[in-house]
Amino acid sequence: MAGASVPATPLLKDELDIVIPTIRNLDFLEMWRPFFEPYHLIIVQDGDPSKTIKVPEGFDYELYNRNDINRILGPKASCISFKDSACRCFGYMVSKKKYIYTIDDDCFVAKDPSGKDINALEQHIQNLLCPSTPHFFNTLYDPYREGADFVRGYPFSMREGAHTAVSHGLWLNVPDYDAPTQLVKPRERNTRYVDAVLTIPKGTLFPMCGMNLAFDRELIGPAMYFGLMGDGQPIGRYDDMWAGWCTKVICDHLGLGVKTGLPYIYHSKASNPFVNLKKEYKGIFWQEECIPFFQSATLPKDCTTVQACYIELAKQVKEKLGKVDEYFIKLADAMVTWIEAWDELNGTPAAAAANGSAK
Ligand SMILES: O=c1ccn([C@@H]2O[C@H](COP(=O)(O)OP(=O)(O)O[C@H]3O[C@@H](CO)[C@H](O)[C@H]3O)[C@@H](O)[C@H]2O)c(=O)[nH]1
Ligand SMILES: [Mn+2]
Repeated sequence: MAGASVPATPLLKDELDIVIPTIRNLDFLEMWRPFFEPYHLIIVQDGDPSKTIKVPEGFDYELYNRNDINRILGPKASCISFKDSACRCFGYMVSKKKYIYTIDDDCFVAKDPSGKDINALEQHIQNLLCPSTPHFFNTLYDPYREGADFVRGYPFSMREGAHTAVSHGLWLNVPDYDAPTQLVKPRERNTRYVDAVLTIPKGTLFPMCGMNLAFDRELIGPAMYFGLMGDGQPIGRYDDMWAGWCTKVICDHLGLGVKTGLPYIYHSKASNPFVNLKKEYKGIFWQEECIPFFQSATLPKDCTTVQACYIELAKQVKEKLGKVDEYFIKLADAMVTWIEAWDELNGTPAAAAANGSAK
């Protein structure tokens, strides 16, 4: 493909929102301007709401701070984390677009091996608009990519593939390591550019990082709850992981695809490993219980919507993980609150009917 260029009419310009959680500043947008300026931004300002976050000139955006979240959600705001990047999921809820791209404010434009700037958003859009192959692995990776195809032995009956719900991008420079690994390898940097997009096979979980992530909000949005993290919670930095495990179980159940690989961004900032260890500490033990739970989770056939799947999953979290720690009982309740808030804001018919306002 010729070098990444800014497409004449940016793909999905009016169908995609860019969600950015920030507790710092948005100077990084200058580097993304050629790729991001045509799109609408949803900025979720974490931390002190009295602080003014300056948005660089020329961007079309809406900004929400904690006061806005409390005003809009009322008591249901309790499900949105404070002082953790998990707050970004509020942006998914208030968006009205079909697609979401979320990126951290310390992620910059990376260069591909030829030295060209990578338009990460364009690659994510391509990933989302092309089918996935979760039901049969293609050994030449993405068969829908220019210059590739399905290999011999790939069943023709399966070549239509599945709708892609999630596109999980990666990072050059500072990799998304957990605190113990960061402590042991403080200077390790990822310099390996792997030119591949893979579909994560059905039945396989993965560690979803929220730093460089895109998804089809209409297909899987309600499952992208980033949990109860940060202030007042016993755990942090498992926001995206929790969302990824719930999302993958629901995608597998609904026959949707999840891709990982290209595009890369350049992650510039390593957060403090000692602070991270405190946030992650309980998660390091709890994930040994959570993974078998998600691996064995099954959803009834009559769960045909993301909301129904998610409510069922919340029930199972309460029943099975509530025994591990009471945090999971709180989390299961917050998962239900999230769906109620999502349906209230997005006028999902069930909510409309519930309020007697169905026409
Ligand atoms: O209290 C907070 C802390 C941070 N943010 C915003 O969230 C993202 C990520 O912050 P940061 O770059 O400091 O975090 P990392 O350790 O590099 O990455 C973790 O964050 C998640 C991925 O997004 C995941 O847990 C880890 O990969 C920045 O935009 C901060 O401004 C916040 O809103 N509130
Ligand atoms: Mn970071």
